[in-house]
Parts: sequence; C-alpha cells; structure tokens
Amino acid sequence: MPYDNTSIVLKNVEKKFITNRGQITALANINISIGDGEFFSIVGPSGCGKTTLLRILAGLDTASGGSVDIQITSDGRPVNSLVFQEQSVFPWMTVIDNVAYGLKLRGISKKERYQIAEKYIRMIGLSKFAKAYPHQLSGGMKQRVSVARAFANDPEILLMDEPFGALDEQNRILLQQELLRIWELSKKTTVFITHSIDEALCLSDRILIMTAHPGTVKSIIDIDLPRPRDIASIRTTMHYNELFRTIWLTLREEVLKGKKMELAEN
Ligand SMILES: Nc1ncnc2c1ncn2[C@@H]1O[C@H](COP(=O)(O)OP(=O)(O)OP(=O)(O)O)[C@@H](O)[C@H]1O
Repeated sequence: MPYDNTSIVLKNVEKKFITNRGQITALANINISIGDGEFFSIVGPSGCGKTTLLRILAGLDTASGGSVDIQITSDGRPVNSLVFQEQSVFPWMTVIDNVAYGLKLRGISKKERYQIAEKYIRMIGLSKFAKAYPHQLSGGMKQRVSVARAFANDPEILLMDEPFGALDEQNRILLQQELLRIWELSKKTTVFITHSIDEALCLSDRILIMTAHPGTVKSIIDIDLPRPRDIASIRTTMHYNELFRTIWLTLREEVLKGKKMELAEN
C-alpha cells in the first residue's frame, strides 16, 4: 500500500442485529486497513452492510465483534464528518449557519466560522443562497450544503454515504469534480459508499467490493488511474474501461446472489 500511516484498521469486524425474525449477521470477518489520506470506496449489493460499516466507523453503532482502530487528532478537530444520502440540513438554520454549525460547536468565533463557511459555500456554488433557508433550496442544493458542512468541519476522516445519490447527473459530475479537487488539496482520508462503479472509479484509490449478505470483503481493487483526475477525460481511457469491466464482473456475481437470497426469503 502506498501510504506511510494507516488511518483506520478493522480486524475481524462483525455485526449482528436482533430482529423480530431472529438474529441476522450483517457484517462478518471484515479486515481492512485504510491509509492516511486515502480515498477508499465501498460498493456492494443492496443490503450487504455498507451503511452499517460506515455507522460503525462514525461511532454511531458498535461492532458485535472484532476491533476498530481509528487515528485520533491531537488538535481538537473532529475525527470524522458524516454525509448521508438523505439530506441532513437543519431546516430552521440558514445555509451559512448550517455549514458553520460544527465550527460553532467547537467554539470558533462567529466572524471566523462565517469566513470558513463562506469559502466552502463558494466552492459548492451557493454564495447567493448563503442567507436562504433549506425550504428555499432544491434537493440537490441541500445535498451540496451537507457536503460543504462536512468539509468546513475540517475532520480527519470524511465518511460519505452516497452523498451524490439524490443529485441530477450534471450536478453530480460537478460535485464529484469538486470533491476530487478539495480532496487533492486536503488529502483527507475518505470512505465513500456508492452504488455507481463509475463514481467509485473516478474518485478512488482503492475500491472494496463487498459480498451479498452477510457483508464480507469480496475483493479490494487498486485504482491506478493517474491523478489529478479529470472525470470527463478519465472515462475515455482504455484502463478505465478495463477496471470497470473487472469490477462489474466481480460485483455482478454478488448482486445475482443477493437477488436469489431475496427471492428465497419471500
Ligand atoms: N438497525 C437494524 N436492525 C436490524 N437490521 C438492520 C439494522 N440496520 C441494518 N440492518 C440489516 O443489516 C443489513 C445491512 O444493511 P445496510 O443498510 O448496512 O446495507 P447497505 O449495503 O447499506 O444497503 P443499501 O445499499 O440498500 O443502502 C440488512 O440486512 C439490513 O436489513
């Protein structure tokens, strides 16, 4: 691995849930090391445990077994920032107050937090809406506000659960390119869930492909496409197409397995 330090180390992570249909194993035997500054994506069939894994990394849930080690910051910055697919903006706050929210919790003065928030609002192209309330924004715009808030927090680790899932294609490409640019500048360790092979390929250093239920590591693929990346150009390369094919063939088996299991359950 090309990283000097690891940021996240998962050993034999397991997650079981008790449901009214009995105990289910959502995750089993997860062993992964994510490098400091790495862009690491996770793809897998629906229900394979991607969100569960991210929630464990975020500390919103605990593993039933195994160990989760995450590098801690010493300078009081938050360890992680989480961006969900569903928009997680506060409806009673303006755009700028939403973006500056994490900074306020850290006791940063209003002047400074507004300066930082304005920088990220500019980056996501919403300067004209800084004083607007979420109900005045489209779904995609609200999604961009959550992304800006995550960056403004300046966390050690960015955890993103399909952050662009609700966007139309044009805004999605713009934000992917923006995320690439900000990531290349900041080199934040990023764990990114997506259903899109293309999105994972354009953004990542490595892609974890998970098995269908229970979620385990099927394969981890190095994405050795050159950086800095331009999304439009990278898609036209032969290597992109080869990687796409490899990932799809690996994932396809699991998607079909997942569908068979679903049919058997019903
Ligand atoms: N709180 C919970 N209680 C019981 N079962 C749960 C809970 N959270 C998740 N599960 C189950 O764990 C499994 C993994 O769910 P998870 O949401 O992590 O999958 P996913 O890969 O993110 O799915 P998708 O791609 O559809 O978003 C599923 O079978 C789900 O039903």
